[in-house]
Amino acid sequence: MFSATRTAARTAAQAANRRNVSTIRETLKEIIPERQALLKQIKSEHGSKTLGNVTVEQVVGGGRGIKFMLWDPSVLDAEEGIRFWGRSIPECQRDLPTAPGGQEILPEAMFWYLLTGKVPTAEQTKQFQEELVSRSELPAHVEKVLDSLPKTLHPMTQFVIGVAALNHDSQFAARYKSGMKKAEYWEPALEDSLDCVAKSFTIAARIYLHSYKDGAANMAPVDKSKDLSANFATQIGFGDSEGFVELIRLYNSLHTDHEGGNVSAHTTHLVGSALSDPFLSYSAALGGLAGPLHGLANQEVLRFILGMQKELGDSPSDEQIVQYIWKTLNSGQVIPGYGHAVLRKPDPRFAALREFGNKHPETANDPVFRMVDSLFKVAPGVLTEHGKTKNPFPNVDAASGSLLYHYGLTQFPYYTVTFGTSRAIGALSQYVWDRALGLPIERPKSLSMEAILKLVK
Ligand SMILES: CC(=O)SCCNC(=O)CCNC(=O)[C@H](O)C(C)(C)COP(=O)(O)OP(=O)(O)OC[C@H]1O[C@@H](n2cnc3c(N)ncnc32)[C@H](O)[C@@H]1OP(=O)(O)O
Ligand SMILES: O=C([O-])CC(=O)C(=O)O
Repeated sequence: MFSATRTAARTAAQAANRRNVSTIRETLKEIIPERQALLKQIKSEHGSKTLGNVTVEQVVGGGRGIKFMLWDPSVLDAEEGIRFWGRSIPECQRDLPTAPGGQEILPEAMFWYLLTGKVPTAEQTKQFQEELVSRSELPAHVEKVLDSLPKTLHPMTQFVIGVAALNHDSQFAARYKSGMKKAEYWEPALEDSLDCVAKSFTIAARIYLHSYKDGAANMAPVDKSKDLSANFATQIGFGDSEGFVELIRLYNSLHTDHEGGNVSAHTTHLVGSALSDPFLSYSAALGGLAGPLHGLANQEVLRFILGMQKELGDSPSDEQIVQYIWKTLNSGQVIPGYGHAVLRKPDPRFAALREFGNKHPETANDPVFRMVDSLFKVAPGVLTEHGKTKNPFPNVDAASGSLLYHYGLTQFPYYTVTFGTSRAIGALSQYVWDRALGLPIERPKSLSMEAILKLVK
């Protein structure tokens, strides 16, 4: 299976060459020396300059605000939100290719863009999509492992296991073992990263069928003429819904990257710095994404909204929602989908998903989606009055689940898996650059309380 996947990928790349379209490898090969030179210049000209002091509060407060990591594909501004290689979300929506006849960014185009910093042409997007789809079949041992897991095992745990098991065929690990030179690291890192992203979509589909349907034995084969999102939608049984396919494209483009400090991206970077291959690095990241303060919040949002709907009905008044929020806060729980470690304004990813919901007539009037909107109207005021959170506004998780729910993907413990297919795209783009730039093993200094006291006295 492994060599079949490689052959298919090679065939797709050869077809691209015949069409005279530069492949992702050729494009990166051109860009990497420029970026290596820029890093060398930054180190030699500015290496001894400081980027800020570190306070004791930051050390015991989750490293908030410490400028600590090199991360190129995206940078987060607390007020404005995320920019991908300098482009805001609306600018990406304006500039990046969509599927033929579609309106939403293709995740494949976003992947190319995050890897290279350059907007792919429609032809480059098409051949990159073909290459990724040709890599999306799973090795037999991974199918076997996934199908043998208890159906009741949380979908994210299944995802961690499935992605880790891909490491069996890692080109990076095999080449490292046979003495690969450091300058070559990025090439198998890219190969594995492309495989990891493509196969993550298939693992995700398989987990859905295993956990919620009759199993994956009759899973639809990959259609090489379609994109990853359309294939995923078909495999889980929603391929006929144009709205759902477009939502999956948007969802997978928006959740890709949120600079380097978030738990899942940072984990990929940290584990990768030990030269663990992309599969092991991203599998570790999925464990972090599965935490309720991070990616799992989108499952928690749906649980919260449905609980509210059950208690208050489909059209509660603002006052009823306010009381419901206070009840939650007073019982010591967080309002899922609200607050953020860095952002201090509503998340532009939330805005993009809300816009999607409002522009499609079928979702615009959905009671669960309307509930998300009603919550958005009053929750920031209540959280401000509550006075604890530094950011009373919604994050991306506040809206995403309600849209999946509308289209019939109602098994909300599964929602973080769709987040995970997307985050692989961003986190592994930087993984490739980490190897291309030859970044060292990550090893910041830790301090005991006694050591802190000694330093501050
Ligand atoms: C894709 C993503 O990962 S986006 C984030 C998804 N997570 C969620 O939506 C879960 C709900 N939100 C939260 O728990 C937090 O806002 C986090 C984890 C996102 C950020 O945490 P922090 O940076 O520590 O937030 P902040 O500094 O504002 O926290 C201060 C206090 O406000 C509380 N707080 C923060 N957000 C909320 C919230 N949504 N509801 C209630 N209380 C909150 C914190 O728990 C903390 O209380 P404590 O002092 O008793 O520990
Ligand atoms: O940036 C963060 O800490 C959390 C977040 O929104 C993400 O990872 O998408």
